[in-house]
Amino acid sequence: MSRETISIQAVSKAFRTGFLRTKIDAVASVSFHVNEGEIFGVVGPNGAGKTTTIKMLTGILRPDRGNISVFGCSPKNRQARSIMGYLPENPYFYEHLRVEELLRFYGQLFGIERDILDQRIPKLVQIVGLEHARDRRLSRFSKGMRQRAGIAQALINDPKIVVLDEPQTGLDPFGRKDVRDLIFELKNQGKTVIFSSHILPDVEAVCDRVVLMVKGKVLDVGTLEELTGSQIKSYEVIATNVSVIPKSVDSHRNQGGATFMDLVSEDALQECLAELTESKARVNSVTSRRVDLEDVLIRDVQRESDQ
Ligand SMILES: Nc1ncnc2c1ncn2[C@@H]1O[C@H](COP(=O)(O)OP(=O)(O)OP(=O)(O)O)[C@@H](O)[C@H]1O
Repeated sequence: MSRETISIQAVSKAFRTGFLRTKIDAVASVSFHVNEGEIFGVVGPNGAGKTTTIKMLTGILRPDRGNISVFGCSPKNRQARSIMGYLPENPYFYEHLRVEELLRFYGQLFGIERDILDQRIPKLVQIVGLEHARDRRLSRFSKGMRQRAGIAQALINDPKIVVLDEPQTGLDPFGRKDVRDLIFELKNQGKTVIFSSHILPDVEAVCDRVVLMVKGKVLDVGTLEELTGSQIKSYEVIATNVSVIPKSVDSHRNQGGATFMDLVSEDALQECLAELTESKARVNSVTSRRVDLEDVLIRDVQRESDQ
C-alpha cells in the first residue's frame, strides 16, 4: 500500500483586497491527500484556488485554518522544504543569468555541494532540452524555454516531491509532450509529482488521481476512473453514400466526402445502423466516446453555479 505523502485537511485561505479590504475566500475548507509515488493533478477553472492551494502545500503561504502535513511535518519545516521542488506559475528569474548559472544559484540556496552541482546541472539542462541554449541569457529565452528552465530549477535539489504550477503553460505540443514524458520519468524515479493544469487532456494522459476545484472548494477527488465512471457519453458513426440521415441521429456534419453522425444512446445507435444498412450506405467506423475530465469539470462548475 502506498504511503500518504501530503495530507490537506479542512484548509482555508482568504485574501483582503482593495481600499475596502474586501474578503476573497480563495480556498475554503479544502481536504485531500496525495500518495507517495503518484502523479496528482490539481484541476479547475481560473480563480479556483489551485495556485493558493499549491502555495500552501509548499509552505509559501500559511493557511488561515486547517492542517497540512508533508510526511508528517509542516510544509514550513526545513526538512519538508528540502524534499520539495517547486515550479511557480510565473517564475521570476534574474534575466542576466544563463540556465546553468541559474541552476547553480538555486543549488547554492539549497546548500548543495559544488561537486554534486557540477554533475547534476548538465544532466538537468539535457533533461529539459536546453543544451542548445546554454550560452544564451535568460532574457533571450522564449516563454517555452523559460518554462523548461523553471522545471530544471524545480529539480535542482533532487526532490522527493515535485510541485509544478501550470508546467505546460506557453509550451507548444512538442514541449507539452516533453513535459508529460518528464513527469512520467519522475514517477519512474519514485518521485511524487503534483501539478496544476488547465489542459485537461494532459492531465488525463498522466495523472493517477485528480482533485477538481471550483471557487475555492473541492468538488471531486479520485482516480480518473472514479471521476468519469468510465461511462459512454455518445457514439459517432462515420459513413459514406448516406442518402437520408437516420431519425435517431442527434447531429451530423459532412466532411471530406463522409457523413459524421452523433448518437446519444445505444438504442439510437442500433436504429441508425439498421437504417444505414437498409439504405445501402457504407459504414466506415463506429466509435464510442467516454465521459472525460472536461465533462466532469463542466458538470461540476454548472452544479456549483446552480447552488
Ligand atoms: N495575493 C492575493 N491577493 C488577493 N487575492 C488573491 C491573491 N491570490 C489569489 N487571490 C484570489 O484568490 C482566488 C484564487 O486564486 P488562485 O490564483 O489560487 O486561483 P487559480 O485556480 O490558481 O487560478 P488560475 O487558473 O487563474 O491561475 C482568485 O479569486 C484570486 O483573485
